[in-house]
This record gives sequence, structure tokens and C-alpha cells, in this order.
Amino acid sequence: MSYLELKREAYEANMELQRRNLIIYTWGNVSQIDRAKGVMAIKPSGVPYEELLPEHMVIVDMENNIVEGQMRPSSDTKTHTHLYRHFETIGGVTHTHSTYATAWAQAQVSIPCFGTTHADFAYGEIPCTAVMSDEQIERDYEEETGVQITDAFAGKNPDEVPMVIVAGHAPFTWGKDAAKSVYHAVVLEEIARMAYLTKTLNTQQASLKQGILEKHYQRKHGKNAYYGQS
Ligand SMILES: O=C(CO)[C@@H](O)[C@H](O)COP(=O)(O)O
Repeated sequence: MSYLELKREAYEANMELQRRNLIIYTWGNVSQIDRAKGVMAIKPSGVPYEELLPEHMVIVDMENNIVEGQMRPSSDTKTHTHLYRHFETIGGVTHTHSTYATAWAQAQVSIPCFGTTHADFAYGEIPCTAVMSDEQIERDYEEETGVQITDAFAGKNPDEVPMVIVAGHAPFTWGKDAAKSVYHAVVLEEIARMAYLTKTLNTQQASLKQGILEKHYQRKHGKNAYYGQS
């Protein structure tokens, strides 16, 4: 894929985020990697989506060096590259401050799997990362955000749970490409909203036990259903 094509795909995914109403002003960002070239295209920092153009996307290598681009890459660049270096099957990363997923992140609570809608897309709970130490924050907040995410996925398969909420911050999602990572961001926001409403209904948690929901995930993904492709 040429840099132009990579920029175009990352650009289209960023615009889909806005079309899906997951963006306020310049919040959030989407990237896509070209693993053969060892670079990603990512949204430039602080540019309103209404003014964004494909040529504004910044090409960055996995050591966070700007390879091509006139603008400063997203302030979350180091988190994106950390995820690409550690989750070797992913091709796209999305970060938003979408309301319900961010509320769970601020509450520092993992999102339980209450039903099959959630289980269609994630195996078990959607983890919330541990709270970062002051030393981590002072050292390098964005890189350490990536560390907190990969630590939260120790023993987990990122293809089975293509989403996470970062304690005190907001969600990150991923997928086989930028478009799929945006799809997972939209799904996560709806799952987070449903889970919040389920909790506020203050009913005894439904009798659906986790085992049934995890079997539901395996049944759906085992049949390689559309949403089974991460
Ligand atoms: O999480 C944050 C800031 O806390 C970012 O997502 C900003 O909301 C967007 O930053 P840029 O991508 O424009 O640098």
C-alpha cells in the first residue's frame, strides 16, 4: 500500500468516527498500520474534523518518528504505536472520548457482560486498565497508557476483546484495519450505554450466567460470523 492509500484509509476512518457522532471538536483519533513498511498513518493533533483532509494524515514509524507529514501527529501517537508493537494481529486503532465508555473509564470499572449483545463482540468483560502511578504519568503518559492496556491484556486475546477502557481517561479499540477499529468504537459505546442502563435498572443481574454468554461468543465467532472478524 502506498503512503497515499494508507493516509486515505486512515482519513476515511477518522471521518466515519465523526459521522457516527463519537467526536466532539478534535477529541479522539484513528490510525492504520502498514506492517510491511513498519509505519502508520494517524490523524494530526488538534485539527477539527471539519477541516481534516487525507493529506493531513501523518506517517509515523513504530519508534514514533515522523516519516512524512507537515503536521504534528496525534498526542496519543505513542499509545497507538505501543499497541501495534504488542498486538501483532491488529491493523487499526481508534481512540475516542465517547460518553458512556468514558463514564465507565472515569468510574474505573470494567464493563461486565450482561447479555448477548455484548457477548456478540467481546469474550467476557471489557477490561478497565489499572490506575497509572504518578511516576508513570510524569514519565510518559501516552506510552504508559499503552503499557496499562497491554498489562490489562496479559493472558487475554486482543482479537477476542477488541476494546478497552483506560482508567480515568477513555476507550481505545482496534481491529484488522482502521475501519474495523472504528466499528468496534461504535459498538463499544452502545454496549457501555446498555450496561449503564442495565445497572441503573437496579434489577437482580439477569440469570444469564457468564458461562452461557461466553459460549454464546464462541458459538458466534466459531461460525466466523461477520462480527467475528476482528
Ligand atoms: O485523549 C486525548 C486528550 O486527553 C486526545 O484524544 C484528544 O482528545 C485528541 O488529541 P489529538 O489526537 O488531537 O492530539
